[in-house]
Amino acid sequence: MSKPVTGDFTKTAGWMDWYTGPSQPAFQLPAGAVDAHCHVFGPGAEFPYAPERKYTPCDASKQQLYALRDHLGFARNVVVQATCHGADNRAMVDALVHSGGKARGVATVKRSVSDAEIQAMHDAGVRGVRFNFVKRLVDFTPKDELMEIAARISKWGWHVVIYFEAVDLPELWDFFTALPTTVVVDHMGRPDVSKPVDGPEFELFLKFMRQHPNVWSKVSCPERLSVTGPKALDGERHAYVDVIPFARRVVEEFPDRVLWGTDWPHPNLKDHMPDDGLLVDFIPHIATTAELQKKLLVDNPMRLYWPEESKGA
Ligand SMILES: O=C(O)/C=C(\CC(=O)C(=O)O)C(=O)O
Repeated sequence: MSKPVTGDFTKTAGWMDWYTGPSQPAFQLPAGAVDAHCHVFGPGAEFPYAPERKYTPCDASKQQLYALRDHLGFARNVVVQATCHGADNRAMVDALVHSGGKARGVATVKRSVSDAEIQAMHDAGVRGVRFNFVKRLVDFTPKDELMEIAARISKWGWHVVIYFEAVDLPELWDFFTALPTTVVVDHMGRPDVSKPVDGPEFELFLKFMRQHPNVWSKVSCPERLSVTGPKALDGERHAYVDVIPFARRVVEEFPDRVLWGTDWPHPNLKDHMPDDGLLVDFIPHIATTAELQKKLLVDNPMRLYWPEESKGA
């Protein structure tokens, strides 16, 4: 892959660029696998970063994303609007439009978005909006505004992606459970994996999924959640062992409501940048049979993002 470029903007101090030269995964992805959580950044010279952003990344272009897709063996991508672009979805939409139908997207919108703008994004391949509650990433948006957006986008059959920290789930519960759409949780609601997998905090998350069949989860980002490692670097094919029991629990209890993604280009990692090939090798540790792997990587994302192609899977 080509090297990351900084472009016109000055990166946040300590910013870690994505890993160049990812290894070939040992795990062979099933045919038609979807990387259901990844981002593009800029390039800033073409698609400037938002004035209200909380971080300034290196550029990560659509060409680089699609080169990674091909290298790892994925067939498709779901490109999620990154907060460094605010509610300006042009970079994400441009990536969809130039994917040859192999990418769908999740946008960030404000209350002021028009029906014509929603329709144009739909035509480009957007199928959801993201509500971010991680305080270091975004300023607070009132819940009545978000609920109004959810009601509007539901008319296009879109879903809502939510990103929050585990400690905030009790406070957000009533809002989340009132959402009228399919709801997809990013990274299992960011559990503290140093706590027990059968402890009250993760049990609340499982209860959230159990009681609400419209709630799905991405079992992604072990590199963000892990405390013990080992890191997916230097050929390590058994990385992030402390995250495995959490992700495996979700995959096994809710096999038809889980998604997986690389999270490339891995915004805001502070400790290390994973080798994305080794990250793919994490998958068989959490989805341990061919049947679970196919649901996680093919059937579920196809049902949510390409329902017109999904044969009742
Ligand atoms: O990429 C992710 O999923 C996680 C992020 C970044 C993010 O959400 C964003 O910029 O939109 C994080 O924890 O910093």
